[in-house]
Amino acid sequence: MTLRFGVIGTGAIGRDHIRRMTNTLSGGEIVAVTDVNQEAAKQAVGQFKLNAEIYPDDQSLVNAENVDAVLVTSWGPAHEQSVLAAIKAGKYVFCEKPLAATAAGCMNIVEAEIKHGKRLVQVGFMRRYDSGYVQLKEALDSNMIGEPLIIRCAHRNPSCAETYSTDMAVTDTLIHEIDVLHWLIDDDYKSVQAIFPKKTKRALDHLQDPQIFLIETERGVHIHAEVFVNCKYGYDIQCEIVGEEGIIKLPEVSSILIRKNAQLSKNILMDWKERFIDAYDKELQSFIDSIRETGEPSGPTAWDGYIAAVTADACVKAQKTGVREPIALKEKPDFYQDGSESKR
Ligand SMILES: NC(=O)C1=CN([C@@H]2O[C@H](COP(=O)(O)OP(=O)(O)OC[C@H]3O[C@@H](n4cnc5c(N)ncnc54)[C@H](O)[C@@H]3O)[C@@H](O)[C@H]2O)C=CC1
Ligand SMILES: O=C1[C@@H](O)[C@H](O)[C@@H](O)[C@H](O)[C@H]1O
Repeated sequence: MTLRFGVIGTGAIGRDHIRRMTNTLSGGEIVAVTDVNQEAAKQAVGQFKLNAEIYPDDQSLVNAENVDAVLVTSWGPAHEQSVLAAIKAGKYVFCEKPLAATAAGCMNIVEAEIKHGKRLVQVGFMRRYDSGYVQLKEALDSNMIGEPLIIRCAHRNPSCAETYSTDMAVTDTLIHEIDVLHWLIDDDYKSVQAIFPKKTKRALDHLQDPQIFLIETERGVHIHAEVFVNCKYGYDIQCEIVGEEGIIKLPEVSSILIRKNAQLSKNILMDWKERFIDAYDKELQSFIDSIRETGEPSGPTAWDGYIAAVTADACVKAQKTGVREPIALKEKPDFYQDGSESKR
């Protein structure tokens, strides 16, 4: 059975997912698209020569009879409405981060999914499918370095849009570390403090860049997470975990060694799309395969989306107060106990 997808939002990542669904993955096809900018939807259909209907809005697309699953790749604040509509219609839904713009919105989705009685939702936290992070997870799960104690990580972009604001360093960027780190060490976050170091001359007046987040987990692991979105030199993701018996580090992206002009060098990527291209392929292929094989998605859950939203709220509050802020999650419902962030 081919899974027939409707896409809500045909911007940058919407088109990237349409491309991989059409040219790279198997078992899925795009049969419907919509965008508030209808011209963008038409362009996407033309660009990828899709045999797909263009719908005027998310509701009509979700309710189309030939749509089995929905890809939500619109702006963050629009996600909740589309995901809730998909659940109401009993359709599978792959939603790019954030699951919803607020923790309350994520909880609405969690409650709707529980009421439906079966998992329908997967959140686009693709780093869990990146081979480097998977290797870190395997090392931790096999107790290779003993108990994790300290994590140092960095999320660096060469530059950002003028509209990128200080809180987006959390909601748009750090959100990936927030998701992947608690999954890696199988721990819950307890508190966070935000620190603003000297600002780069490349950041516009309204933006604090870089930023540092000091996060503590329930088991006492200390995380030092840097977000630097005008670092100029490249798109660079770093993660090092210090354990009782040793240290593990995310591998560098594979690149040829260049000997030239008396220098030995390697290239650094400039674009997130290339850095995580395999992870995006794997997360969507896994979404398709698990639904076809088991009738439910197996990747990051709506509860993971809720954890990320609560943690992001605390990080944004910490940016404003300058003091350590608590991160308080509700109790995890039984429905999600066997979810993708299962215990080590
Ligand atoms: N997992 C990842 O690494 C990434 C995730 N994202 C997430 O994907 C989402 C989209 O990001 P981009 O593609 O970069 O943004 P974008 O601005 O390029 O595209 C968003 C598109 O959604 C459309 N749109 C907005 N509201 C809509 C609505 N209510 N109904 C239908 N269409 C609507 C816009 O017209 C636009 O074409 C964001 O939530 C972003 O955080 C984006 C980049 C990478
Ligand atoms: O999700 C993403 C973007 O929205 C965000 O702006 C980038 O900082 C991230 O690295 C990318 O993965």
